[in-house]
Amino acid sequence: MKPKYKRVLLKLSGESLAGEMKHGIDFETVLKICKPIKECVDAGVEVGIVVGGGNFWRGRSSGEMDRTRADHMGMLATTINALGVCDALEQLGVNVRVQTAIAMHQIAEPYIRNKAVLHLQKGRVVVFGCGTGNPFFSTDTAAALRAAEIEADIVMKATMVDGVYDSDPKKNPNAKKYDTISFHEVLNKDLAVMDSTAASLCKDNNLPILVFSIDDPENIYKAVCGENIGTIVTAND
Ligand SMILES: Nc1ncnc2c1ncn2[C@@H]1O[C@H](COP(=O)(O)OP(=O)(O)OP(=O)(O)O)[C@@H](O)[C@H]1O
Ligand SMILES: O=c1ccn([C@@H]2O[C@H](COP(=O)(O)O)[C@@H](O)[C@H]2O)c(=O)[nH]1
Repeated sequence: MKPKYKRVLLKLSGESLAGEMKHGIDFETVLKICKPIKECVDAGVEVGIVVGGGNFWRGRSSGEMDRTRADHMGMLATTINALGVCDALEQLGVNVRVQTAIAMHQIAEPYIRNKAVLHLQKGRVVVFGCGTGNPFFSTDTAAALRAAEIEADIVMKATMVDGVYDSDPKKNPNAKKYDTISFHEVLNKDLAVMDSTAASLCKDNNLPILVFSIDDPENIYKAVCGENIGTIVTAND
């Protein structure tokens, strides 16, 4: 199988890093997820990664807390995950840089777009931590934003569900899966597989999103090769 895309932005669900534990990081699982990422790099694909934080903390589920502070905690959670993914990739022999949207110089590089692009061109994976660096956003939006900035060909959302459904498949066992769908329809039908800010950003910048399951990590390589998995969301109505 040959890669279809030259440069991709992979959004990894935070939850996927927890494996069976459902919380925190299961490093064996992270290694399994990173193996196909190495295959992509070895095949010449430039890979940027945004990692979620749902395995540790989600600002919007923080109840009584001040939302901005809760979101700061969420962004720190994404950075823990970014470091975990970085470590696993390095153990597999991949060159990696972590860049964070909120400066933490002792731990990672600050996010600098041109530097990120240079890393990618040199065959290094760039893992973007801290989401967008702003509260009230999500890592899906960060993925859309970074993808637009680095001029990625596609956002690949590797998540806990195998595509976009006409209603939440966790709540409705009769939900039907789409093979393709437009951002317009995702937004109009309020399909919560990604937040509306992320969907709008991708729509306005003509950036497709492929939503697929991370249950089988090999899906990452299949997705990069343009295999028919998951749901592709495009700007075309
Ligand atoms: N119409 C829909 N189609 C598919 N999934 C949906 C839909 N509506 C809601 N969902 C839910 O969206 C979830 C995936 O999006 P979510 O943003 O929660 O995950 P993520 O971004 O991958 O995770 P994390 O926050 O850990 O990074 C699925 O678990 C699914 O239950
Ligand atoms: O740009 C961003 C990205 C994320 N956050 C906070 O982090 C958590 C975890 O991200 P998920 O996308 O939910 O996995 C999120 O709930 C926010 O609290 C943020 O504030 N800004």
